[in-house]
Amino acid sequence: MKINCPDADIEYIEDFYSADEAHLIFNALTQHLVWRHDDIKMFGKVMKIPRLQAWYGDNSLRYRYSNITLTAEPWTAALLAIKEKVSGYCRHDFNAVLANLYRDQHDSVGWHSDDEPELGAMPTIASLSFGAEREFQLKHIITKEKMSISLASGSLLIMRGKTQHYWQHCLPKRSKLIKPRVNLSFRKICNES
Ligand SMILES: O=C(O)CCC(=O)C(=O)O
Ligand SMILES: [Fe+2]
Repeated sequence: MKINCPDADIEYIEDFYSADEAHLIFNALTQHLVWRHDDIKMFGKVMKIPRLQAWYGDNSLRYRYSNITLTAEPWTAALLAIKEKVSGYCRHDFNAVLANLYRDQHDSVGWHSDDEPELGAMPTIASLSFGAEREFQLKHIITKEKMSISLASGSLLIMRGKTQHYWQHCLPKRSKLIKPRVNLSFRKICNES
């Protein structure tokens, strides 16, 4: 379904994968991806990113994110199969995926837009969720309007068009216990750097 959100093009498919499929994929991804725990520099201080990450894609694509550069690991069979299903639905080609593992309620991602130059002007970002349900928040950068979507296991969230121009998003920390969640966001990197 389309999310009714001004200056944005957001679609949410709750049951892109069945609960059983999502459970199997969650186990495969947590066990087999090459998870890394990088540092970021924030306000002059070096800190651990509050989640684990992995970066996969076509021939060693590099991706700059905050002050770190990730070099893509070669596609696994599981990720390629997911990419094909997502590409087919979105009618869009992706050449890389950023994986996030939120170990519990303390892990998060802060407010940002997926607006790195290598994503191009109007990127299509296809974001899948596996494992625990987490709240995804959106904030309009001019009007400050807020939206939130609870991302179910097996769901697909697609952000297109001008969404990244006008909206930031985040996945906040929570106080109550939350089990692990894996997020895959498929992207198309335009200019190799
Ligand atoms: O985990 C999510 O749903 C969001 C992740 C995200 O926004 C990102 O990696 O850019
Ligand atoms: Fe993002």
